[in-house]
Amino acid sequence: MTSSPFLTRVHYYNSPTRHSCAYESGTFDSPNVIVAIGGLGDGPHTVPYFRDLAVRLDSANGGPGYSVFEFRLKSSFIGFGTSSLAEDVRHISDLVKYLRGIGKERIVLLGHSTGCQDIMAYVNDANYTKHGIEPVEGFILQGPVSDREAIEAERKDGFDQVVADARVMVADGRGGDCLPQRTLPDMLAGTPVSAYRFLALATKGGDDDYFSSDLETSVVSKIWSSFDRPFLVLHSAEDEFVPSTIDKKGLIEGWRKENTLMSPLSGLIPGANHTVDSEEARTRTYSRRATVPPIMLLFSPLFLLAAATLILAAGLIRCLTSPLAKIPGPRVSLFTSLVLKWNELRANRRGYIHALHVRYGPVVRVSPHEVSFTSALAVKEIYCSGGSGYDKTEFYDLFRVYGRRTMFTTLNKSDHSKRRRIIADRYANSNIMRPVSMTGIQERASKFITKCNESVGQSLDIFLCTQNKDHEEMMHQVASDDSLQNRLIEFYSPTLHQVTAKLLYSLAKPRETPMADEFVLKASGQSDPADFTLLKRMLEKSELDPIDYAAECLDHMAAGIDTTGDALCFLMWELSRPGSFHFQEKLRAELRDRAGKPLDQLPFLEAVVSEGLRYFPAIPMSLPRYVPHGGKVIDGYVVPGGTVVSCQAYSVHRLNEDVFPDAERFDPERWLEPEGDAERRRLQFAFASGGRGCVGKHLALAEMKTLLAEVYSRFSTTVDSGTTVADMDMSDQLISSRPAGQRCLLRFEPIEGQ
Ligand code: HEM
Repeated sequence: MTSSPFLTRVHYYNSPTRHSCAYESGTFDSPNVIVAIGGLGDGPHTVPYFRDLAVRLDSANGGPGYSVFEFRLKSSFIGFGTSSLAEDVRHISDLVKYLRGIGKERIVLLGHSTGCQDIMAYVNDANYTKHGIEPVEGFILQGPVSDREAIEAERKDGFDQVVADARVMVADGRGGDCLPQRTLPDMLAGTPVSAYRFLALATKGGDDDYFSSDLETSVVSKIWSSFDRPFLVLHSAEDEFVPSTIDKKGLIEGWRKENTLMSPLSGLIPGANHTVDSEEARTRTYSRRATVPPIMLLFSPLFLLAAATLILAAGLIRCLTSPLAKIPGPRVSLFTSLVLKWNELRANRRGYIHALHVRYGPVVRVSPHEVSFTSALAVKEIYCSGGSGYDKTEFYDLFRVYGRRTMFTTLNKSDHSKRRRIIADRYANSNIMRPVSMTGIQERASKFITKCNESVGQSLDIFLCTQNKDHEEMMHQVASDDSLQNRLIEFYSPTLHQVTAKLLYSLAKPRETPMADEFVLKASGQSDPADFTLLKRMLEKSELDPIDYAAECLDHMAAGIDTTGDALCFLMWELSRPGSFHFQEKLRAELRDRAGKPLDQLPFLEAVVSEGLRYFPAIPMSLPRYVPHGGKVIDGYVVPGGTVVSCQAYSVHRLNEDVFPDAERFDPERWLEPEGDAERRRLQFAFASGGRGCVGKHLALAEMKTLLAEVYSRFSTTVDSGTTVADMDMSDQLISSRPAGQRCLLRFEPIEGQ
């Protein structure tokens, strides 16, 4: 089969390896992908079983529906001698980024031979953070052979001298120069090999030395504990590159002890050589790993019972001994996340978590892998440590636009900071305060005032209210979409989502914003946009493609509409209630007495906005982050690496009574008290905190203050009887909340003399 012709689809993508591209075989349109990485001397299509795997995984052949990608790295073929693992990692990550961009969802890296070393470097902590490596869903290591031990097995005379020479060359800054061919071990001969790569491959502690049998326990522990995703390790039982004195099975067992994420199917492939050439060995491996348990066993009730009991017992033990067992929370959250998910589907995640905090205190376990916090200490640790806090979780994949990651949806720090450095300038306070921006804000506020004037004697729905009919429809699509359940099911269970897609479509539609898409795609296609725009800045400072520009713009449009609009809507509703009339009066008096003063010199207006954002934060829900490898102590609790942790503004603002006394009362006056000012500001979490906090904060504040000043210097407002308190309950979306009734009817009464 391996010599017969086969179909492959060629993908050109932005690779640092010149003229490189990736080749896809198998189920082309599947969201599931295996990226296959060969060993020393390999390149695309040199490892025959990769192709075989693609055929077996193809849904057309009854497989689970994966495609297999092979590609050329700089280290492919004879390039390995002058390349490095670090370089490979960056190239693999570039391919993974490309695959994410074309909508691939589940990406597994499969390393064969030194491809396994590439994987080890990929999961290595330092590389993730330093180079902004794109995470994947899992790893398979086949033939994790120690190059050092293979080289030592055929050790030639003069080996120590080559090592010594290579060390001198590296120390002299000539690590990139190649060693004389005649000095190289047979395994490497025929390939130019630099001094640096030689040491990496052939010496203890070299970059590639991950799998040797003589590594110290602490080194082994460090290496294998760095996996934070599931991984499978398969050694070939008859691997010709592993000296016969080495106990391959024992090695795998030792590695398994270091990380519970290693698949239980890890082990030896019976009868297999290094490249698994035997058809029989492949079939056995494939059927064990992809279709276990054997079909006959499935029919045995005894087997089923035993398996279910074992799984249940193992699960129970794991939950009960989990470090999160010590964290307060409902017992059920130790075993399952179903209660949390059920509340999410009912648009009540925030409400559910808040109730847990009220009951259990500032630290609560909300699911077996997730903890929520409310203290200032936790906010600082999770969102500000190291500048921008911990990395975001895959939850943010739900917000990807056109399959692309925007500044908001980048997960790791380095990708994020690159994008943020370009974009932040547009939203700096000095830019927002420039006449060109303020005039735009003022114009939109004036249009709103026209609407208020037109509504006098009737009610006006301020939940969605713009001057332009087309804009109104477009904004409506963005702000009122009902895709919550559809998107949650797609996130938690892509298979269920696929199977029930048609049914779901009629019950809970996917997010569809065709008017906004058209608007943004058209606008972002401009070659010479206005100077002050985000698009202009991106065109000047980045080399993204037009879809990325469009995705970033649409993201900002949605961020601006959903948030500032909802915050104003809730705040004006609260000010219009009888219990808040005196705040309206006080605000009006300040606007009258200090007419003509800049808006940032109006303390009561400032206090009203701050209290509005405290009481009704437009993004009141959890902002999930991963605890970094090695774990952290947060608010006095030890939390293991990989745990999802978060704070939700709603609870942070209402459960710190020492800073916000009588927190359930709407009271702008609290912000005028000089005492406790610093503590209040520290706990103001409406715009989040740290380097990933809201980039549009100054714009949002300018818009809110301008609109409130325009409205309350001209009108008094009351709630129309058509809007009830229940209409204004918070209905939780993914991270934002909106009025449950999706409307807010107010009545505008002109002030005498206006
Ligand atoms: C009252 C209004 C607003 C509130 C309460 C708000 C709140 C927030 C919060 C809490 C975050 C952090 C989200 C997270 O970590 O998951 C955020 C991020 C962001 N916001 Fe806002 N926002 C508002 C207005 C705006 C406006 C007007 C824009 C721009 C037009 C904007 C653009 C963004 C962007 C691009 C991010 C991502 C920042 C990053 O990841 O570096 N926001 N916002």
